[in-house]
Amino acid sequence: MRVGLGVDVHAFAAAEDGRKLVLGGVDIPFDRGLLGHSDADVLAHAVTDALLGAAGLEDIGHYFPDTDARWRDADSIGLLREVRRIVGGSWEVANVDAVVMCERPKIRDHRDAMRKNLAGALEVDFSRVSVRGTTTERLGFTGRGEGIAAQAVCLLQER
Ligand SMILES: Nc1ccn([C@@H]2O[C@H](COP(=O)(O)O)[C@@H](O)[C@H]2O)c(=O)n1
Ligand SMILES: C[C@@]1(CO)OP(=O)(O)OP(=O)(O)OC[C@H]1O
Repeated sequence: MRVGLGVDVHAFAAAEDGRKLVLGGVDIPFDRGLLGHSDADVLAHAVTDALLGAAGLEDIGHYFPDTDARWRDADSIGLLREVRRIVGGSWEVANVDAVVMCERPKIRDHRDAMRKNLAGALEVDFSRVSVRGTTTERLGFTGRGEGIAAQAVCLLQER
């Protein structure tokens, strides 16, 4: 068995930038999206780095550099699916647990849709993926509504 940890942070764009807010592959109705070269799906990125860490591979920026136009506005669930392929079939995802930190939006309204998207990319049953939201009690950059942070752990077991 091997465990990996992924952490990611993205800043909110200005409302007039018209960026969509995408978390765990879910388009969330919200007044602002996150800044990024890709779709800035901070949750998918944390899960991707947790999977890569568990597998002892390079990080997300190695496989999908933000200097490469191919990844502009990329669907990060698609990138996670690609990383699952890179990790290979000798490793099975035992479980993933992820936390999204923001005051708003409420994650619990969307968590099952996020779990479904993440589990699909990871080729595991929905029950193996957990997602939760928490505020930081208005403290720090997440508390001020400047951005969203996500952390994830991934456990891999040999088939
Ligand atoms: N972005 C968020 C923040 C919180 N939640 C839900 O609210 C509960 C209480 O959060 P606290 O930070 O006040 O402890 C939390 O357990 C979540 O159920 C959320 O969904 N999305
Ligand atoms: C997937 C990538 C591709 O540019 O997305 P970004 O939106 O740049 O997000 P970040 O989490 O800063 O780095 C990961 C990148 O590899």
